Amino acid sequence: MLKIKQVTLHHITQRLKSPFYSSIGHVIDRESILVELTDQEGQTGWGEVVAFSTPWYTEETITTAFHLLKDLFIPLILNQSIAHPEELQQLFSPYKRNNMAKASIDGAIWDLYAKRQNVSLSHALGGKKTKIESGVVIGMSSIKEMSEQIRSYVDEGYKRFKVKISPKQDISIIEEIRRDFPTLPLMADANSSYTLADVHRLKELDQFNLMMIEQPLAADDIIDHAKLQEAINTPICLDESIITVDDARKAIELGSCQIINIKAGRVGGLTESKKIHDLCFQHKIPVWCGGMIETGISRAQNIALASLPNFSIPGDISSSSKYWEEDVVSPEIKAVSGVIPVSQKPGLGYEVKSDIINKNRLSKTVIKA
Ligand SMILES: O=C(O)CCC(=O)c1ccccc1C(=O)O
Ligand SMILES: [Mg+2]
Repeated sequence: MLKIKQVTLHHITQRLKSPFYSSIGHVIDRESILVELTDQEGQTGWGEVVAFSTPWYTEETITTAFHLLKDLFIPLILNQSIAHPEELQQLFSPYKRNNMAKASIDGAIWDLYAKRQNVSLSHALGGKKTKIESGVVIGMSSIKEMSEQIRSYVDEGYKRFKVKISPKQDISIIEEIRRDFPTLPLMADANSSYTLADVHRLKELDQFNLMMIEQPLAADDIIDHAKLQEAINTPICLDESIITVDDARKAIELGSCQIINIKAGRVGGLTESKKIHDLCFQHKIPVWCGGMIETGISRAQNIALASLPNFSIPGDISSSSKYWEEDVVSPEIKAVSGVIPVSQKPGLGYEVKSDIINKNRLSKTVIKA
C-alpha cells in the first residue's frame, strides 16, 4: 500500500535546439511541470505535464495544469492508501477532463508503484518487448530543409518518418519527398487542418503510398472521419479525437480510422492508454506511441508503454538529442539504428538529473500531507 506524503512540482523551461512548427502551433521554449511524488518510505516517482504554454494542441496549458494539480488533484491523493495505480481513475472521477494534469500524477504513481515492486515500468504495465522501434517527426519548414533533415534522420536509422502537412503545404512536399525517397516509411500529420470539403485533395495523397494520414479532420468529428476513410485508401490514424477508451470504441465501430496514436497525456495516463491498447488489440487496430516534444521523463514512460505488444508501428519516440541540449534523465535516451532498448531497471529505469532541473527551473512548489 503506498501513501503519498509529499509532492514537488518543478516548473521548468528549456529552449528547443530548433523551433518546431506544425499547421496549428509552434514551440520555441518548452515549458514543463515535472511532478515528483514521495511516499511514506521516502521513495520517489516522477511524472510530467505535457501540456503546452498555450492551448493550441488541446485546451490545457501549463498554467491550468498547475492550478488543477495544486488546488485539486494533489490534495485528493495526499495520504490516500493506494494499492494499485488503476485506483487513480476512481479518485479523479469527480473531476472532468484535464487529462494532461491527471496523467502527470498517473505516470508518477506508476513509476513509484513499479519501483516499490522492484520491477520495470514496462513489466508493471505488462510489456514484453525488450526493445522498441523509433520514428521521428519533421516539423514544417522549406521543402529543401525538410529533405535535408529526412536525409540525416535516414542516416541515423530511424524506422518511420512523419511530416506535418496542411492544405497550404501537402501534395507538393510529399511529391518532392517521394522523389528523393521512393520507399521511405512515410506518413503525414495534418493536426485537423482539413474538412470534408477537401476530400479530393486528400484523395490525391493516395498515390504516394503513405503509411497513414494522422488526424486530417476536426478533433470532435469521428463521423466525418468515417466518411473520409470510405473515400480514400490511405489509412486514417486518429490522434486528437481519441481522449478515452470509449472514443476509441466509437471510432472503431464507425470505421473512422484504421490506426490509433496513443499519448498518455492526452488520454489521462497510462491506465487509460493500456485500456485503449487492449481494445485496439481485440479489434486488430494497430497503435503507436505519439510524442509531445517532451523531456526524458515522459520519453522513458513512452518507451515502457510502447513495449506492449500491439504497439506494432514505430512511435514518435526519438532520441533526447533531437530536441534537447541536455535532457533531464541519465543516461540520455538514444535510438541506435532506430532502436531503443526497454529499460529493465525498476520504474522508469532512468536517473532524474536534479542539476539540469535546477538550472532550468522557473519555480518549485512543495506540497506536504
Ligand atoms: O516529436 C514529438 O515529440 C512529437 C511531434 C508531434 O507531432 C506533435 C508535437 C506536439 C503536439 C502534437 C504533435 C502531434 O503528434 O500531433
Ligand atoms: Mg498528431
